[in-house]
Amino acid sequence: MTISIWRYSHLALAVSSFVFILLASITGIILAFQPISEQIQPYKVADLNTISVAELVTVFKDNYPEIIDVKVDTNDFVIASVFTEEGDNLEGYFNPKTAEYLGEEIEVSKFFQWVTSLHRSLFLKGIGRFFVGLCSFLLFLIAVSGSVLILKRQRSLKKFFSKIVNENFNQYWHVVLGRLSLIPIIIITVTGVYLSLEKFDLLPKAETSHNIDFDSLSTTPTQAVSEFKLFKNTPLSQVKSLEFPFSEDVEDYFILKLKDKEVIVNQFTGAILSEIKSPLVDMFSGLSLNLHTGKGSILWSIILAIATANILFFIYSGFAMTLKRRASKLKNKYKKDDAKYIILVGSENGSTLPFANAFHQQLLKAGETSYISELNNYNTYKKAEHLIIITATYGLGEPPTNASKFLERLKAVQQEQTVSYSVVGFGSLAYPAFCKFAFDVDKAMQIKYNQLLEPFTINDKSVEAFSQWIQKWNDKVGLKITVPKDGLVSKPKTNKKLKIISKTKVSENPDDTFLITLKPKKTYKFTSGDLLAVYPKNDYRERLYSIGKVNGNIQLSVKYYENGLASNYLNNFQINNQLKARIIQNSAFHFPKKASRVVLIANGTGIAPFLGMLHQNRQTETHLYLGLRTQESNALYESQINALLKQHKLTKFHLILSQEDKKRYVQDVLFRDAIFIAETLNNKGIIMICGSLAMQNGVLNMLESICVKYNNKPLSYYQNNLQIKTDCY
Ligand SMILES: Cc1cc2nc3c(=O)[nH]c(=O)nc-3n(C[C@H](O)[C@H](O)[C@H](O)COP(=O)(O)O)c2cc1C
Repeated sequence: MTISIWRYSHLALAVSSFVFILLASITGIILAFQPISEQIQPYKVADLNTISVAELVTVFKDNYPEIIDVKVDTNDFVIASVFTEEGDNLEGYFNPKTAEYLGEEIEVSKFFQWVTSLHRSLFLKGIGRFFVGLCSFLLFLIAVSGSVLILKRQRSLKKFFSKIVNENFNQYWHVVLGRLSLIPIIIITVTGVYLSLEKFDLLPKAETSHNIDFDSLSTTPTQAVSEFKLFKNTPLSQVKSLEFPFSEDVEDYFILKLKDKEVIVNQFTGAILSEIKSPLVDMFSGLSLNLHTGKGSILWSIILAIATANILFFIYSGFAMTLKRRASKLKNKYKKDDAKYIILVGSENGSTLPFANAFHQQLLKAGETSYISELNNYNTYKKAEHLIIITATYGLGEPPTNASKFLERLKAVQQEQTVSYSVVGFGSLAYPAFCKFAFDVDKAMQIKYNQLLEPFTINDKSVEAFSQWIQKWNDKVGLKITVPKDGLVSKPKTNKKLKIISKTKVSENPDDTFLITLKPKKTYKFTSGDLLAVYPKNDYRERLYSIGKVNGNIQLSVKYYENGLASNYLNNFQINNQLKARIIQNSAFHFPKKASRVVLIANGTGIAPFLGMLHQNRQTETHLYLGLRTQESNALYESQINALLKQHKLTKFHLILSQEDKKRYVQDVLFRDAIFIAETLNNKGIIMICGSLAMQNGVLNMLESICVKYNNKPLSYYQNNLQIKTDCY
């Protein structure tokens, strides 16, 4: 079953019952405070586990000539009805140890009575009760369908409670709070349904009546009540009520109601005259009432109040997400067969649609014929020249729901004319399969159509990256499309405060590169290979730097450009200044926890994450190939690298200089060490590449030929095994 069926069910249930659920939740939160208000009264004076029925009866008999009954309520307050020596009837709370009268029984306030009535029946009596019961059941189904959605999102039962990436406030908290309140909500709803069934007499009735042999009743051997075995062995915590004999006639007896049974006891001998187990239905009724209302436990009442308040948040965040998904409707001016540009979108939660739509609108504005649709609607387009596929990735590299059939349709539907295509992947580096579906689409498209541009990836809805892609695309097709930022931009989430603790001078390095070290103000969770996002103008313009974690600090290597927005921004900081930025987890580019050997390949500033990884390295055999321009370029890193070699955190270092004597590039040295590289991959070692895209391409080509020549396998074999990790720009 697809995720959308569950999502539509979840939504349909929520829409159909939301008014009732809203009312029931608000009143439920208020009612959770009723048991709390009772529990804080000072009538619980002793631990009922430590007092026996015999002790209670003895002390009451010593103090009062006549006792009608004694009850223990859900708050563990002892309530009794007695007559005093003066003939006055005393009813209310008593101290079970001393039989001292403590006060009158609390009456539920008019306000709570009113709210209870609204909660139970909406003041509509039977019909209201029916609707409330039905909504309780619907809420149960909403909780179940919600759990299935979380399961689908997390991919397995084992991961049900594992970490959620916080990409969007409503979505994140909907899932996180949903998981936390799942069990209380299931309990609230199941007990709510049970109580409704009970009110409508729909539960099986267990008829119970005692069968006492009155003829054989005897007053001997007489025992003092304090010596009755049952009374001595039963603590008050087990008792619901004890009715005293009406008179001293042997046919009158004690009726002791316990949590699980009712016992008739001879008032003279203590003999058990009859015993009936409480029917399960009654036990469940009591349990349901306590669990549903929180009676008797302040902690459970608070949990119920919080879980019910969460329901209000689910209503809000659920509708907000739905509105967002639906906000960006795809509208067309031209028919599919009349357009030159076809934009196909894959989106699960709707955030990719505004990007695709903005691009579509700008094409129309530029006088071009453009058609936009979902990937699943892929079809023939008679006049199409360019297909633009803009798609998110979900799960472990899977398509969003509206793109799930695309790859199948692509096989079946063939464009008759020649078309070119470009793929833009929207994804998040926080997931290991970054933009994987976009790459899969590109691969499948390559077989049939002409690739105009390499697949372009966009992390975390970066408007800046999208603009860069449009620029590249413009250059290829000869257009001048620009996309207005408003509507696409959300405020940068610069939630990490960092203090600049050291910075080298640009002028001291022949390549205008500087090292900057930032100390986190608090203990933030990050590691080498993660990304630091800085916002030089505090707007949509975002620059990402690969982080090296060195002694708990962030070390970046930055190339300075005279007109470079971010490099100027970082270079202008003084020691002790504070920088606000964002840390993006980049789990696909972390140093392997376990590997037979690691080969790190970098050029220029791409060394930064590797320096951090080497500092963090415990005992993995690690080889570093670093491409720089001149020997002097290495002065920036030399002392750290020497220290790492000395500490055996780095096994071997290869410095490759492109501007000196042999003028070599990294791939040239990889060619020299081909057997070593092939062996590394063959033995399940890992190769990590960081630096310029040009270097990456050169290195990947070299690796491809090494793999084929020495290992008889294509590079893709090792890429699929996740043995090649790249982070290039
Ligand atoms: C449950 C979930 C799973 C995701 N899985 C991946 C993934 O495997 N790879 C990836 O690059 N992005 C992944 N993402 C990130 C989305 O692709 C990214 O946020 C995208 O911009 C969402 O676009 P949409 O709102 O149009 O669906 C995932 C997001 C969520 C919420």
